[in-house]
Amino acid sequence: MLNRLLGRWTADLAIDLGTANTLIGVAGEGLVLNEPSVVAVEREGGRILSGGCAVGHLAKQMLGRTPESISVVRPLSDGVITDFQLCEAMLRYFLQKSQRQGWAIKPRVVISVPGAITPVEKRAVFNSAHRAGAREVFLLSESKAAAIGVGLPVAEPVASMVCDIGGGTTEVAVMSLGDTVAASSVRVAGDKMDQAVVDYLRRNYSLRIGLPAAERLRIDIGSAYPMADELVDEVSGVDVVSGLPRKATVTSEEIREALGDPLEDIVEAIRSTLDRCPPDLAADLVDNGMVLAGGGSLTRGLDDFLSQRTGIPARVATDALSAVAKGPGRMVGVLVLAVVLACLPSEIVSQLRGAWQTALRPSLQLTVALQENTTDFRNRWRGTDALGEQLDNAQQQQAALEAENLRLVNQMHDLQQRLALAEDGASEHAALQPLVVPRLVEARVIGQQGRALLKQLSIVDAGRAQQILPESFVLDGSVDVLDLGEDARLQNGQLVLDGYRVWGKVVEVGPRVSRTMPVDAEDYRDIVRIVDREDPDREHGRGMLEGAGDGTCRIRLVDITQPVAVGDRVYSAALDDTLGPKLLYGEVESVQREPGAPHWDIRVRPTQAGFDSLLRVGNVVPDWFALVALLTVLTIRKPRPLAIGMLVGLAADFSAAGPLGISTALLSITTLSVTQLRRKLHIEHPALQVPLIAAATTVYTLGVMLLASFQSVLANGVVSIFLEATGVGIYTAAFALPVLMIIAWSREPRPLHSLPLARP
Ligand SMILES: Nc1ncnc2c1ncn2[C@@H]1O[C@H](COP(=O)(O)OP(=O)(O)OP(=O)(O)O)[C@@H](O)[C@H]1O
Repeated sequence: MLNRLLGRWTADLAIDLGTANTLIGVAGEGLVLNEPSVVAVEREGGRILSGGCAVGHLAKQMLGRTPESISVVRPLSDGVITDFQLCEAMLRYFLQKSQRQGWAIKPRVVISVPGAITPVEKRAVFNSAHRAGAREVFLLSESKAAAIGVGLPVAEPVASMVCDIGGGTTEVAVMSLGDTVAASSVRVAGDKMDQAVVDYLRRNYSLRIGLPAAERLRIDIGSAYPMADELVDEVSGVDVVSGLPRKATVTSEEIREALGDPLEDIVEAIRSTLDRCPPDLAADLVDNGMVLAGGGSLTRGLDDFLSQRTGIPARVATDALSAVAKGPGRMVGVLVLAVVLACLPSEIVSQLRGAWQTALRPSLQLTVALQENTTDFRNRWRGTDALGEQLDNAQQQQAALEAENLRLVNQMHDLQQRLALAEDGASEHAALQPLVVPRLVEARVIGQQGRALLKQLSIVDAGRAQQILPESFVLDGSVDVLDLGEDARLQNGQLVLDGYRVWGKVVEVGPRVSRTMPVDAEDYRDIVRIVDREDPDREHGRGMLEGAGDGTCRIRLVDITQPVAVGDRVYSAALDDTLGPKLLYGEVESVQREPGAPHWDIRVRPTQAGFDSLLRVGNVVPDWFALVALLTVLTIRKPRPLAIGMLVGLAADFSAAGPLGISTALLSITTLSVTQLRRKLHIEHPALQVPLIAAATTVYTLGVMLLASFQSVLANGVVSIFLEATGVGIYTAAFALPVLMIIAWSREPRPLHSLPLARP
């Protein structure tokens, strides 16, 4: 219902995010964009040229003609994303370009992906599309999209075969009853053919040419099968020996010879797909043939070549280049499923209905559930033995129970934490109190004799000069010993923090000292929350963090339906946002999944110094709301707008918790006071301005320090107040002084006698 309503202001898009070209189709409108998947960027800084518009056709025009400082990049290679940021920027640009006026809401998109990509690569596509501005993202295999796009009767109980030869990958699939029966995906297609032409010319003509020139030559005269009239073309390059530019005349027979290896790889992919196809369906293919799609299929004589080599008649689809984008376009609205449902027996229909209902749910669940359901019903259809089926069901149930168990464990842990904090009000802040790593005095041993003496008499070479007293402790100098213990009310399990970063935890508390364990130690365990790297309010599941003993950690028990991605932040689950600050463990470094495993295998890089984007204090996050308020305050002089500025600043602080919000509010108050004071006291003499500004800055700085301290007490216990308040104070003083100076000097108060008199 919601989607139907949203549909009035939004659109359903089908995207063929290809290695060479990106195509976008809009449901009900057809193809709206067809551009090369290329971006032109500055080598230093990585900014996209032409104000972010050097993408697609514009960038491709620059290919091979750029100076040293500029590079033209393809964010995808072999069908998968190799540069996430550029891919995201490119997708965002294409989505904006293909949106028509009036779409107020982000679109839903179906994206085709190669059949052989890993779950992590799929996740990358999924996340890039989300970040580029898609409301919901569904993934569909390229071969399935191509089969639907070229109009094959995929829903019927006969075999249909498609071979999609793109720029980076070739996808071969045999489909029947709406699903893939056998498929192969190889990373050999147009790009590998271009490379083969480059290699051929280098080998046989000692001529070095670029990939764009090789592509032109291949398209102009390349062929896969002998032609009635062979072609000839000239190509320019650089002589490998002399290094000088020269030309060579090349024939289509030679290009055919050069394309030999990649074409053989494609034949091999088709053969291996046919091998895995049940005999009855393979027999269908002899009659129905296979359809070639994708730009690579436009190679002259490829249909004849593949027919001869595979024994299956091949024909090139009429819209070979746009078939993949049209496929999901036809999927949008789930027309295909409707057709499938109409053709299938009721047992299968009920299976598909389950899959369809799942498909209505957003995100990765679509892909996972559709795969599971279709595999399941295919097995039944073919009469797979009942024992295997029961095993599958049992495994699914086990996975569901494990997930439920983990959820309950997490919930219990959370509740225990809250209970502990609630019971001991006094220790509420102590639990958050960052512990200070002791500054130990280093003791050196001097010479052989001295060493023996020291050992014998337990003497250290430090004394009163280092403020050592008779009661002082002699500690193991390693970092995992703290000079605080029961005397400081430390408890086992308390986190040791460096600011808001988790360094480790207390594992053994003595009367005056404690032992700690760093997060990467093998025995380290904690329940953690994984949070989207860009949207801190989006949680990507919870799991058990364990130290790996090699400087990293891993997280177990996170369900594979959770959209965890590289770069996501990992926080301790011990505290909720409502109870205090987020305590950071680190960043997700890799996400993998063992075949058939119900959980992700996640690697975490523990946080290090320099991770300051997550620190709260002293870190100025540009908060546009507050910035606008601040600019308003700076450009007006009347008391009422200043008071409004103050309120807006406060609201900004509440909404975004940015230090700029507090600053805006306090600056408004201070400016207001200065303006009023100057009016009342007639302070116009320049000599009086200086003490006034100094006083205002001090008041303002103290105010911010007071607020920061208050926030800090609430969030972080008492130890760090001083540090935080000082940091905030320095920052705000530096910020306020020039602003107040500008205000004081640029705006002279109007003398009282010049104010307009009230009319009687
Ligand atoms: N007329 C033609 N003859 C031969 N090859 C062609 C022709 N036109 C385009 N190509 C090739 O088709 C390839 C691009 O095809 P397509 O747009 O289907 O790929 P893609 O979808 O971007 O790649 P992939 O599906 O592998 O990610 C390029 O390698 C290009 O050289």
